[in-house]
Amino acid sequence: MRRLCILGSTGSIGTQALEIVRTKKEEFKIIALTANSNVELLIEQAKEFKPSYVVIMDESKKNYLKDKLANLEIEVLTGIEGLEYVSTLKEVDIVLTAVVGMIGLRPTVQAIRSQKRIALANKETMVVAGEIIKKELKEYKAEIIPVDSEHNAIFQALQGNKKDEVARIILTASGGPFRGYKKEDLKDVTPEMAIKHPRWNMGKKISVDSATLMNKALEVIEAHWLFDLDYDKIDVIIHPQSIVHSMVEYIDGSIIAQLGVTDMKLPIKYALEYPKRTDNISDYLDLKAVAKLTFEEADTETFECLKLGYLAGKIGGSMPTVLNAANEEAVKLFLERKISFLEIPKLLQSAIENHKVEHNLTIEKIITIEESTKKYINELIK
Ligand SMILES: NC(=O)C1=CN([C@@H]2O[C@H](COP(=O)(O)OP(=O)(O)OC[C@H]3O[C@@H](n4cnc5c(N)ncnc54)[C@H](OP(=O)(O)O)[C@@H]3O)[C@@H](O)[C@H]2O)C=CC1
Ligand SMILES: CC(=O)[C@@H](O)[C@H](O)COP(=O)(O)O
Ligand SMILES: [Mn+2]
Repeated sequence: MRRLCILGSTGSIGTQALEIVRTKKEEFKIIALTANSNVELLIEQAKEFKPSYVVIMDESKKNYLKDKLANLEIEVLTGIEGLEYVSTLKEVDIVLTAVVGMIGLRPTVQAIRSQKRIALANKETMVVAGEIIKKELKEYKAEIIPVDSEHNAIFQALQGNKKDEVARIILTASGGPFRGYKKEDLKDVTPEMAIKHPRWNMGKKISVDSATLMNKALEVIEAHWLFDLDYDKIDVIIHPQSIVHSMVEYIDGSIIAQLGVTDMKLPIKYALEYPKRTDNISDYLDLKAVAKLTFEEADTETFECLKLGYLAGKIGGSMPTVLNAANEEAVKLFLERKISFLEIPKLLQSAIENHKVEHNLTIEKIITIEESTKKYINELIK
């Protein structure tokens, strides 16, 4: 029996993880569930899965949540301290980090220090604090199994092979809803258009990131830290079908890829069950129906975020934190219709240019840089 804490159980990844648990009751037990403000769904999940703890970030909903769960033995917590607390519980084996944004940083670090397995969906944490996370993993002998579909694919393609025989990894990108568009076509695109991903059904923030190619930029930095590879060994290729989830090229010229249907339950389940494989609960891939797998170069002149990702990653230190924080704020402003789609890369570029890189980061320093970057972005749009 594997005992789970799901950070962000009400989101796209969180609800899919619970679908897995629902069909594999003999294999998993839910210990803790968390949400930001979707209290109704959290109540429903708590009634079904009977965790020992629930966390609602929004303090104002605590009493309502407590009332609704009064006849169940469930402790109700709030805030970032609540997230940290449930990530360290001795009765938890695996923490699935499925919150969106760098709010996942502190609970992830706490989970590592408590030697949990981290099933990592929350890529922003790896982007802003990759170096610290790597050190902590080593010191506390904890492990990360990637959930992000590309990194999960690479993790699988690395199994049984030697790391020093890897020539490069190739991250696939769908190209998002605006693949083929030029800058002129992007001038008036709306949030509704941007969140309509052609292949995956995901939360709003990551969907906008896919549309700008910032998702791939974050994934390049995530891969750098997860697989300990220089940026010149991390390539991106556009693959509109999203069937090849990513590839590893070895020094002998062999490429090992992982393929599958576009269903996040596959990588989530793999990360929760690793190293075991159990029966599929999704569709099987019908290659005859897919018929064609195509690949093309990414258009980084139009979608500049991808270039900014490599730039920030190579500069290192605090620069990926700045890029990520600026992006979180810019995406929020775009979804609120306060800026246009094309302003997103401009704001990120400006945040990078304005920042003096710092090294020897701490968690506190990263959070301070996040706050000052978000403030800077808001001053720019005044
Ligand atoms: N969706 C996908 O297919 C994939 C997602 N990922 C990554 O997984 C993570 C989650 O993505 P996704 O599931 O799409 O996101 P969603 O927006 O669907 O869900 C986010 C979850 O986090 C909670 N949350 C949001 N903000 C906060 C906050 N400030 N404090 C605490 N909890 C918060 C939400 O609660 P509430 O519901 O109450 O708002 C919800 O439970 C992201 O980092 C994303 O990049 C990676 C690969 C694929
Ligand atoms: C499912 C997943 O892992 C997402 O990160 C997905 O890859 C996004 O699609 P893009 O390839 O369009 O960024
Ligand atoms: Mn991905």
